[in-house]
Amino acid sequence: MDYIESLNPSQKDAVINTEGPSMIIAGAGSGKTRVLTFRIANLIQKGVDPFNILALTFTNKAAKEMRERIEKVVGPEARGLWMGTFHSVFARILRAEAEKIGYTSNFTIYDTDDSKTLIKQIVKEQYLDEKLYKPSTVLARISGAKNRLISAQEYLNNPHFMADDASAMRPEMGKLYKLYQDRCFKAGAMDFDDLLFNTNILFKNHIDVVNKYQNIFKYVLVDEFQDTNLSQYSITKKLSAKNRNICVVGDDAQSIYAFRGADIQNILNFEKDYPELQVYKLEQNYRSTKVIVNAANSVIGKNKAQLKKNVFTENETGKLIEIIKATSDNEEGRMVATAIFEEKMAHQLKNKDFAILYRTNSQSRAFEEALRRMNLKYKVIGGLSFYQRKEIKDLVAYLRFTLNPNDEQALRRIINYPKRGIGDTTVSKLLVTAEEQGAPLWDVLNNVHSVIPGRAAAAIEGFVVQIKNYMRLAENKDAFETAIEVAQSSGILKELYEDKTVEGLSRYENVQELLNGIKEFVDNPNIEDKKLGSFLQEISLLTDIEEEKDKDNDYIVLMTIHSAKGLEFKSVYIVGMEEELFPSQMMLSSRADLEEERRLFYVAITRAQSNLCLSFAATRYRFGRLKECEPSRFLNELDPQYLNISRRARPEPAATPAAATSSSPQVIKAKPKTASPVLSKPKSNYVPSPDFKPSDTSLLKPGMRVEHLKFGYGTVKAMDISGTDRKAIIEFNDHGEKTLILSFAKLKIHTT
Ligand SMILES: Nc1ncnc2c1ncn2[C@@H]1O[C@H](COP(=O)(O)OP(=O)(O)OP(=O)(O)O)[C@@H](O)[C@H]1O
Ligand SMILES: [Mg+2]
Repeated sequence: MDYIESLNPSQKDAVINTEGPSMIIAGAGSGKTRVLTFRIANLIQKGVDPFNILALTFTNKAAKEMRERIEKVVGPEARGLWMGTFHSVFARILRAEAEKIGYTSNFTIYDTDDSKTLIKQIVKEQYLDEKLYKPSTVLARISGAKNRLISAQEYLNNPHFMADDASAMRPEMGKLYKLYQDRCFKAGAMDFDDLLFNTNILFKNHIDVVNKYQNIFKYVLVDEFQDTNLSQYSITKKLSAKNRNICVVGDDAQSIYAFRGADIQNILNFEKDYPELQVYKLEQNYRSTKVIVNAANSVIGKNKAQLKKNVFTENETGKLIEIIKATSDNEEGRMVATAIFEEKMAHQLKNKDFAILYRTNSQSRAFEEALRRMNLKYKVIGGLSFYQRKEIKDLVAYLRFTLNPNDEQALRRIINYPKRGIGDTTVSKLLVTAEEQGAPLWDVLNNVHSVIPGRAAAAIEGFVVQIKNYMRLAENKDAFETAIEVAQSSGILKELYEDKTVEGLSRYENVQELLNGIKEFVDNPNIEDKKLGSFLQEISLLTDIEEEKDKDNDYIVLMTIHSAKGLEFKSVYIVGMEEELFPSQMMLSSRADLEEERRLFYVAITRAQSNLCLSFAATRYRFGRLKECEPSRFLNELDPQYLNISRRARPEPAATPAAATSSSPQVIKAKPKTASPVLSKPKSNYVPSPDFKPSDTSLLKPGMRVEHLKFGYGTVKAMDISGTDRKAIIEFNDHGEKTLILSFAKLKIHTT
C-alpha cells in the first residue's frame, strides 16, 4: 500500500474511510482527483468488485487517465470499473433499458448541430421569426429546462415560464420545446440533455430498474462535483439511495458551468441530503509555485460568493507572473510564440509542457500562425473537431441511418448525397407525410409511391434498396466491413476522390482516417461488441478534447479555459486578457456572471505548475472590425507583488494622471491610441484634461458632459438602471454611442 504513504494525513483519511457519504471540498491542485483515484484503488484492494464501482468524471480523457492510474496500483482488474462521463455511462444504461421508455436500443444521439438544424426547421414550419427564435437561443432555453428536469408539458403548464418568454418576446418557446421533443422522439433520437433527462424518467418510472442499478453501483464517486446540474445530481442521488456510499469531490471556486445549468447549490444540498456526511478539506496545493497559488488566491478573494478556504503550498516560490502587452492580436501571437520558444530553449522543456488558454475558440488563429512560423508543433483542442467535419458527418449519417432509419437529421444529410436527383421539396413531402400520418419515416420511405409520383419515387426506391443492403451488412458483419462497403457503394469515396482540389484531397484523407479508426476499433482486443452500433455509440459522445489519436505526440496545446479544467501544465499562457473578451462581454450584466468569469480566471491560473504568463493586445479584429481594447480588470485584481511587468510589458511613463493615481500600476493601462503605426484608424483629437480625476458617478444624469480617458468627451444620453449594475449610455464625440457600466467606468463629470 505504498501509494497511501504518499498522501498527506487529510488525503489519507479521505482515501481510507470508504463507507458512507463523503464530500471533499478543496482548492485547486490539492489532490482531489488523486484522492478519488486512490480511494477507488483502495476499495478494489479491500475486495470490492470493480463492477460495483461507478466513477463519474468530467471528460472521457479524465476517466481514461484515472483508469490507467488505478490499473497501475491494482492491475488489469481495474478494467471492470464503470467509469466515464455522465453522458457516456448513462447512454450505455439507456441502450440497455431503452424499450422501457419507448425507444429502441439503436436510438441516435443528436449532436448540437443536429439539434440546431432541427430547431431551425421547426421554427420555419411554424412561420416564426427566425431572428427572434435563433436555434442557439431556443436550444439553450430547452436545455436549461431539461437540466432542471422540467419536461415540455410541465414547461407549457408553468405560468412563470410563459410570462418570462412573453416578456422576452418569444411566447412560442414552450410550443417549440414540445414540438422539438416530439420530433426527436419520433426520429428515435436523444440530444445530449435527453441522455440525462431520460435516465431520470427511467429511474422515476421503473423501480425495478433503479433497484437493479442500486445493487450494481455499491459505490458511487463523482469528480468536479461543483459543475453538476440538477439532472445529474438527481441521478447520483437515486443511485446511491440504498447503499449511501457516495463520495463527491469538488471546488466551489472552480464552478464554471452555471451557464449550462450547473448549480453550486448541489454542494449545499448535499449536506442536507446526507446528514451523516463526512467532510474532508484539503488545503495544501501540490501543483504550483507559491507565486501562482498566492496570485490565484488574490483573485478569487474578490468573489463574495465562496466557501472560505486557505489554499497554500510548500512548493518553491517560483518566478513572478509575466505580463505581455502587444499592440495587436497578431503581435500578441508572435510575442507569445517567441516567449514559449525562449522558455523551451532556456529550460529544455517539451512542447507538451506548454498550454495557451483563451476565453473563446475563435482566438486561436493568431497563435496558430505564429507557432507555425516558428516551427513549434501545436494542437488546437476544440474548434471544429474531426467528427464535426462535413465529410465525416456525411458518412457517419449513412451509418446512423442504417441502424435507425427514422433518424430524420441523418436522412436529410444523405438522401441526396451523393446526388441522386432527390430535391428538397420531395424530402419535405416525405417528412410532412410521416408527421401527418403519424407514421414512422421508414414506413413512408417504403411506400413512397403513394406520396410521390414518377422519377423522384424511383430514385427513393433505389435509395431504400441500398439502405436495406446496409442493414443486412450491419447485422452480419463487423463495423469495419460495413463501413467500408457503405463508403464505397454509396459513392462517397468516389466523389471525394474525384475532387482533386487541396480541400478535396484532405476530405478524402479524412474519410480514410475515419475508416482506419473503425478498423482500429474492430481490432481492439478489449472491445467485445464489434458491430456498427457499438462503434457509433463510442463516437457519438466524443468531445474534442478526447479524440487524441496521437497521444504520445509532443505538441503545445491551445484550448479554451473551460476545456482545461482538471489539467495541469508546466507553463501556461493565458491570452486575450482584455475587457469584453475576458471577462466576456456577455457576462458583464450581473455580479453572479462576473463572479463566474472570475472563477474561470482562477481555473486558468491554477492550471500552471511553474510558469504563468498573461497577455493582452491593444487592438484586435472582432466581428470583422478593428477594435481598441482595454486591458482586463482581472489584471488589476492580481496582487501586483506577484507580477513581473518589466521585461515585455514596459510600464507606460506615468504620463496619464489616471495611471499615477491607480493603485496597481501601469500594467493595465492600454497603450495610447497611436500604439500601432500600421493601423490606419481615424485618430481621435482627444487630449486628456490636465486635472483628470474620476468623479463620483452616483449623481450622473442625462445631459451631463463627461470625459473618459479612452473615449474622450461625450454627453450622457440615458441611464440604464434595469440590471444590478448601473449603466450610462453616452454619446462620445469621436467614438459614437457606448454603454458603460458605472462601477467600472472612470468618468470625469464636466458640466452638471
Ligand atoms: N500528497 C501528494 N504528494 C505529492 N504530489 C501530490 C500529492 N497530492 C497531489 N499531488 C499532485 O498534485 C497535482 C494536483 O493533484 P490533482 O490533480 O489530484 O488536484 P485536484 O485537486 O484534482 O486539482 P483540480 O482542482 O485542478 O482538479 C498532481 O500532479 C498530483 O499528482
Ligand atoms: Mg481534479
